[in-house]
Amino acid sequence: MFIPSREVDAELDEDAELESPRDNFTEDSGECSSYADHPIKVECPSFAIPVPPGDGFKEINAPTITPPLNQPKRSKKRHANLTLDKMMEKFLQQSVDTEEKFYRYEEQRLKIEDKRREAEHARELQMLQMLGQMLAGISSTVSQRSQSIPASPPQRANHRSYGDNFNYNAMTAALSPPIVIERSFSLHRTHSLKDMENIFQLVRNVIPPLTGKKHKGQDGRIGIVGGCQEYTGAPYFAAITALKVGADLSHVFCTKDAATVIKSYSPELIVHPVLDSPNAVHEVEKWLPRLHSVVIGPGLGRDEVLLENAKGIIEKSKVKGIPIIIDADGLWLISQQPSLIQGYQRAILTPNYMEFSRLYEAMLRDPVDSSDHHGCVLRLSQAMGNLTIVQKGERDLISDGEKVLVCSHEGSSRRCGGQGDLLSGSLGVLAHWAFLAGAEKTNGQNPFLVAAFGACSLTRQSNHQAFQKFGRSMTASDMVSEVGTAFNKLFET
Ligand SMILES: NC(=O)C1=CN([C@@H]2O[C@H](COP(=O)(O)OP(=O)(O)OC[C@H]3O[C@@H](n4cnc5c(N)ncnc54)[C@H](OP(=O)(O)O)[C@@H]3O)[C@@H](O)[C@H]2O)[C@@H](O)CC1
Ligand SMILES: Nc1ncnc2c1ncn2[C@@H]1O[C@H](COP(=O)(O)OP(=O)(O)OP(=O)(O)O)[C@@H](O)[C@H]1O
Repeated sequence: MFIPSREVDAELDEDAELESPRDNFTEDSGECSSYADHPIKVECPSFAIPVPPGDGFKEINAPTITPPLNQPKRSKKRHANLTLDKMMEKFLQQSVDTEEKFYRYEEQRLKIEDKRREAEHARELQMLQMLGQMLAGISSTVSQRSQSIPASPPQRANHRSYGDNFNYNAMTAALSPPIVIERSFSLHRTHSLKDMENIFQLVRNVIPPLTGKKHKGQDGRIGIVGGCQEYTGAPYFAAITALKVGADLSHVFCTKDAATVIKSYSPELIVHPVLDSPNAVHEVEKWLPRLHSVVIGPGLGRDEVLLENAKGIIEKSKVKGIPIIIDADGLWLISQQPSLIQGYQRAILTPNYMEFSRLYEAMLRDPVDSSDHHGCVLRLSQAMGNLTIVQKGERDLISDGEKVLVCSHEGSSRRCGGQGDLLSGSLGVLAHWAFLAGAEKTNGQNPFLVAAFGACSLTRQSNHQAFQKFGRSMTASDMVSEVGTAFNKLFET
């Protein structure tokens, strides 16, 4: 698929590290980035190149001939011409020789350079194969362990655990292999179209194929926790978007009075009126083994009881190792109690600017530095224990505390409410797919970063398409109608 450069913009900030052109070549999916990334090195040959006739004439070492004194003028002139011709000829010959020498030298240099590149490429391939074998070995060890080891809560504060390529619903998070992938992203400060296309390709890699062999539910069962008397639209937007992206089933866990309203928007949604019931956590927990990811917060509101129930659901989901997306009022809860999610690397937080500022101040005890957005998102992710943060805005900044990925895919200038709900719903699905696919399919990159980039691009593309049709009257529902075609345009080509 060809995506015009003005439409897509992605970069990874390597935390002030300057990468050499060699890094670019070796780490970025084995492909060279743009020519502009590789300045041409000018090397001089070790011998002198003669200067053309004129200034450098004397340096040619031509024989000096003294003409006899009594010769007629005419013949003297002819003789002088003859000498000059010979000297010219000699000079030209020398020139040709030197030029040939120069090209021979250059040819040799290029051959050596080619060999060096080939060797480097071969090394890379070998390393990739080894990595593939390691991952295959790990997942087979894990499946063997799953039959014998009982479940226990996750302990992985210092480990990257997104590389698990297995059915995490059938197992607990504790069984995940502690895969440590350093410098997982290798895209560059200066980013070429190829880099951007690479990220889109990684998103495509994690999308499960549509086949006749699957049963309902296999492509995703997503839970949305939110929806109260005031806010019924937000959980609906998130849940319906999850379905439109490709999840098979979408559950909404909301308050009793929101349930009928949400249900009436769409017969496709499964709605549980449990969130304000006395045993809300237990009611949701019953469903957790059947859910692939949960989105906590759209339309949750700030009622103390509901926030307390959301807290209980987060804790239960963590124990089961389920990817958790936290948005809207879920982020309010986290800014009050960051330890609730801190260090759980299967969580993705999706703050808008306001929510980001609240979280940042709660965690870093400093106001956001508006001159360093990249640094802020990186620091917040680190402070939260390297979970994935998506700071939404004119450009979405995505970080796992190691890298910052920027999505500035073209959207529109229309900022109606509900767009963030589309993002969190789509992220619910993509996070599940990317996590299931594992680091193998994401080329060793953090699957949650890849999922977040996919969801941001998709939301912005849906916004763009809807705005083309409706302009200022565009609403979140119009965006929902565009999700399918936007998805096809970005990922199904
Ligand atoms: N149809 C529905 O049911 C919908 C329901 N929704 C649900 O509503 C609930 C509350 O969500 P929320 O975003 O309004 O609450 P919160 O974060 O307290 O913001 C409060 C104030 O912060 C500011 N502000 C906000 N964004 C900003 C920004 N980017 N940059 C700068 N400032 C920004 C702004 O302040 P103001 O401009 O008014 O001064 C705003 O008024 C939540 O559950 C959500 O899911 C929505 O999903 C929409 C569709
Ligand atoms: N200025 C902007 N230009 C382009 N896209 C934007 C801009 N601001 C936000 N977006 C996009 O809109 C989507 C939602 O972001 P937004 O900041 O509206 O979230 P939110 O406030 O949480 O939404 P909600 O109304 O659902 O609560 C994101 O995908 C983001 O990329």
